[in-house]
Amino acid sequence: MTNILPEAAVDRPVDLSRVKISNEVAIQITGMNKWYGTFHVLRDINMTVHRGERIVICGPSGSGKSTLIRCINRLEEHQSGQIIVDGTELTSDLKNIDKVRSEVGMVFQHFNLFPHLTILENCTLAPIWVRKVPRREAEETAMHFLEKVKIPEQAHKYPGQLSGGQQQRVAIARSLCMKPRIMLFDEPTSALDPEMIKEVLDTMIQLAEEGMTMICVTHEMGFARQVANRVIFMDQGQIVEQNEPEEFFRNPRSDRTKLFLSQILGH
Ligand SMILES: Nc1ncnc2c1ncn2[C@@H]1O[C@H](COP(=O)(O)OP(=O)(O)OP(=O)(O)O)[C@@H](O)[C@H]1O
Repeated sequence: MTNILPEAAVDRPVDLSRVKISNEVAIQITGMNKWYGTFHVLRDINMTVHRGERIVICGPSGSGKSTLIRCINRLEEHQSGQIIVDGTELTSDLKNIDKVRSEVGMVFQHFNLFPHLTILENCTLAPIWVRKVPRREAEETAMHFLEKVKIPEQAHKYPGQLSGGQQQRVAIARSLCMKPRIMLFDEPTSALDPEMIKEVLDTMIQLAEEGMTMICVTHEMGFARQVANRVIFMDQGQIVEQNEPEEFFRNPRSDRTKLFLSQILGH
């Protein structure tokens, strides 16, 4: 579901001056196509993401944004072309899937926390069972990241006792507990009440300031302006154009991008 908001509620100075975008390639996608049955949902996608980049993907509902990022951590399978994540090619035999999944964290629109587990247990589950981290160490790491997202006092509560914004911050902390090198965000604020959007964006900004490689599907254009180093516009399964935010918003090249921006920014 698309929930389009005109501008993000980012209300603090964003300091990305220390973040260097390296020459190292984090994700390389070449000539990638995907079909759902006979529906050609992603068409000849070519995309290179360098370490430290903060990419925002925007575009109309149904343009394939979620499908694209779900292909990057292999929640969806592509049918042709190549996806290389951190030097590992994603193949249909799922040979390297655990390695890729542990390097790529994902935060969804709906937080997908386990309702019957406490916040701390949600955060330690995968490190203990997938990574075989000793419980005490996993709990220390979880507390570290719960402090980072500013809710350590909620550790022993259940998801249902937290606000939507708090639950989404737990989802981010839970991903970070797996020590990912890349974070994917799929409309992380679009299920939230407006007053909670800011706290989640603030957590994402903090990650960006620390140099995390990020791909964010979002309609938060204020976030895109202030945090992204590149904005990608998709329509009908294709990357239509991409540019630095200032140029992207000031001088969109294609008519489809102009129309999209005029609709969401109202000018
Ligand atoms: N599992 C599926 N099976 C068949 N079609 C699907 C499936 N998932 C998505 N689609 C279709 O693929 C297209 C792209 O969907 P996708 O969710 O990637 O778009 P999106 O750009 O993220 O949209 P939104 O902004 O509304 O979330 C849509 O037409 C959608 O209906």
